[in-house]
Amino acid sequence: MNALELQDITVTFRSKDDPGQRYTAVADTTLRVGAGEFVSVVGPTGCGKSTLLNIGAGLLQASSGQVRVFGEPLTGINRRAGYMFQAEALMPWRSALANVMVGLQYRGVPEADARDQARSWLARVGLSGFEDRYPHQLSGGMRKRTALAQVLALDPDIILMDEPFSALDIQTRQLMENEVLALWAAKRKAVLFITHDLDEAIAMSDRVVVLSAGPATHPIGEFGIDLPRPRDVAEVRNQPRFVQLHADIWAVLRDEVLKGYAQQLKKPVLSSVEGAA
Ligand SMILES: Nc1ncnc2c1ncn2[C@@H]1O[C@H](COP(=O)(O)OP(=O)(O)OP(=O)(O)O)[C@@H](O)[C@H]1O
Repeated sequence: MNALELQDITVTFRSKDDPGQRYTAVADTTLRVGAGEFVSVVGPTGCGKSTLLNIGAGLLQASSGQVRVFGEPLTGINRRAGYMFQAEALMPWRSALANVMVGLQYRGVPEADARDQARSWLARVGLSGFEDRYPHQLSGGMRKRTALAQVLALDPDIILMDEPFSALDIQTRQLMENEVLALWAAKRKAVLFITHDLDEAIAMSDRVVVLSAGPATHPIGEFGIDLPRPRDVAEVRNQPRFVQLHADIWAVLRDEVLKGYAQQLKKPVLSSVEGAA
């Protein structure tokens, strides 16, 4: 069973000021994430990775194509998914505990229960004792842990992650990646993970999908990652099979990365954009 299925998705943005000016970011893309599967999407900068994630989240409507969530057509927001974005999503005026509680309260969980669950999720991401700290009193890694607890507390069936650790230093990043893998192994949710870091994609995933450079981005390669689990993201990089997979995927990705840079320079600037056409 597919947890998330994006079928024949095309996304065209148009300018508000000049509706004739259009940019097709994604074209005819089909992408599936099985229940319990960890899938990463890699591609050159600006190719359309976040656009695809936003489609899966129901935050953006495709110009054409279909999204299915556990077999059902998606209309509106994907309520079976939790999201973790690159940008900080914590509320600065709420403590770590209150930040983790907020989604639960919104769902109608009674205050005392929400507090207990939030406390236990903070403990699971290594933040016992930091419940009362405000985001500005936490390190970047701790804020990411809090955001992770916030997502996991809602127990989503699908987790959508858009370069969640790209702002972290390499050691903290690897710690967080290992923590995500351990939590994922325990619960086996479907994960769609967006990254431009091929090492991270291989180390974490069951499958890596490579996107072409834009415009009209589409998948150009798909690689099953047959490295044994559990994995330590730092150590797995030394395995010969990792090195082989990296070489195979990079052979497909390299030209797209170069095209992606060239495209970024040429692309028309759509200053005020209405959204998908
Ligand atoms: N609302 C929008 N209006 C106009 N163009 C957009 C909009 N959102 C995205 N784009 C364009 O669509 C393309 C894909 O953007 P997207 O953010 O999905 O790429 P990405 O692969 O996630 O980028 P990065 O690697 O830099 O995070 C880009 O060229 C971007 O400029």
